Amino acid sequence: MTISNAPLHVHAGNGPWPLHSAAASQALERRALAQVAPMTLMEAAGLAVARLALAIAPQAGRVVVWVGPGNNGGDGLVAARLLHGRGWRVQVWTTGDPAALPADAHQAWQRAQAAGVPMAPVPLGPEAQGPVGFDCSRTLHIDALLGLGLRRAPAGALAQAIAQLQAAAAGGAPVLAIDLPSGLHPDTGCALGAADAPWGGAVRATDTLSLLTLKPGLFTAQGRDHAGRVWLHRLGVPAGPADAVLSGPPAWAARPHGHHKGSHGDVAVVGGAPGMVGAAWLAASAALAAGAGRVYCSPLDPEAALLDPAHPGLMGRSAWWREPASTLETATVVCGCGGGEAVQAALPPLLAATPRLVLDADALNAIATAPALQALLQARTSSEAQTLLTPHPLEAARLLGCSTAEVQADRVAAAQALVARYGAAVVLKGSGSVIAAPGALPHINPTGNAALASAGTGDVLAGWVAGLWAQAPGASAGEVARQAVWQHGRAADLHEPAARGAPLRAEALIEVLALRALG
Ligand SMILES: NC(=O)C1=CN([C@@H]2O[C@H](COP(=O)(O)OP(=O)(O)OC[C@H]3O[C@@H](n4cnc5c(N)ncnc54)[C@H](OP(=O)(O)O)[C@@H]3O)[C@@H](O)[C@H]2O)[C@@H](O)CC1
Ligand SMILES: [K+]
Repeated sequence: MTISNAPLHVHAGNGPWPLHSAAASQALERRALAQVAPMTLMEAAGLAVARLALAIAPQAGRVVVWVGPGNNGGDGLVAARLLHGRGWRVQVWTTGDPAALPADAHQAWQRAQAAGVPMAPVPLGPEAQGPVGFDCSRTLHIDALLGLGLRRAPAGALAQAIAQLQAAAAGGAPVLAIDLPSGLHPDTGCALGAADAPWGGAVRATDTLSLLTLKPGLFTAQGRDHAGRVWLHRLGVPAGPADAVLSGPPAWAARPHGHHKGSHGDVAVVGGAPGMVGAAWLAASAALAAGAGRVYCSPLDPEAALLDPAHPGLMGRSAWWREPASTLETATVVCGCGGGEAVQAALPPLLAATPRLVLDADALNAIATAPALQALLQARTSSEAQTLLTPHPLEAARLLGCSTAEVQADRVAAAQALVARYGAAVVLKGSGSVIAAPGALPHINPTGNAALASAGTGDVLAGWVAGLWAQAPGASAGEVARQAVWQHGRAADLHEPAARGAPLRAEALIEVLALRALG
């Protein structure tokens, strides 16, 4: 059979992309299967896999296909047969009894057997040490162990096969995962393997070909570490309504010639308790780089200087939150940023009066422990005021009254729970930041890398988002957050030393952002 289109390469620069949960993907699969003859979709899936295998490893000529107990394995068996037909040396390892495969997968097994594809149960025990198969790092490995049907931690032959695939990847072999890296939860991006298993007991692929739909788990939590490059083949099946969105690149707004600094809004940063004043100046500096017209920095340390010699364009203000309401009611405000406990005094007037408020770090910690502040935050929903919370997982856990592990176990759900509880938009930071907002689909951000795990980068994000928001006061908190988070991560992706494990210093991050060459 033929399928008309090549898989789509899904990356940070060509979104937005709709994401579908496991339940929605399975419902779509059931509807599609009901409309075509048996094996039609599986043959299409296997062909898409074989074609991508030829594209990503054209010189390999050798492939080991790891086949699990379900239809994911069936896709792999079709690909194995097609590659065998192309003259590749193929070895199929099965992890279960082929007779127990579901109907389509069993037929795929029979067709592979009839075609003379070498197939055998995966070796277990001592002989399974080291990559099983052709002794060559250029051998392609196809992971067809588990897909959407993952239910629990892989054990036994499946766990052994996953370990073999991890060893192959560590040895430099390309690994193409079908639909999902086996062991990765499609919705949460959590590796479901045994707690002591390397990499959470899930396959680490160099490429993943997602079938029919893109699953959220490919892009958040551990997903990005496991999926590698992500490809999508819809198999000719139109997708239904999305459950979430992978953010795409935002457009830069041009600056009209006739504008002056007063046209670009004011930002005030309140933060910087004793010993942490730099955090507030960093956020203020990022707001200025984002293009805000005037930026005030109000350190909570009463001894702090009101001028940062490195940034003479910023204006220091003592206790800015005590300004008249008419001033508070016009600015975009960032509160947190190294605020320590001193931030508690500043929060009530800011929560009561500011129309656009970004709450970060210690401001979130203060709110988590003070019901009166929570009430003020929730009360903002009854006015036009908008709030953006930018927690990392620990801060999110404090706000939700749960553990960090519970937040990370389902990051999208945790971000949505924060929205429901506080009525604010939320950026849940971490790998695959989640942006959730009232009345909007949750978004997962595709940019950024571990170079952002350095001091002050969170302050930069808070300042950057406020700087953008000041210039677009009519934008929703969610819109401006999606834009800012994408750009902040993209700046890190362009930081070449990150590929060698180097962190991106907060000051350097601001300079990259300021150049706006984020593409
Ligand atoms: N049908 C088609 O034509 C098409 C299908 N497609 C493909 O099918 C995939 C979905 O197939 P699937 O639903 O059969 O699920 P799959 O992931 O293969 O595994 C389920 C099996 O694994 C088992 N199992 C689960 N966890 C386990 C564990 N930890 N340890 C041990 N066993 C475990 C589970 O057992 P059970 O939980 O039922 O006891 C069941 O036997 C999808 O990802 C895509 O690749 C698409 O290409 C479109 C065309
Ligand atoms: K798989």
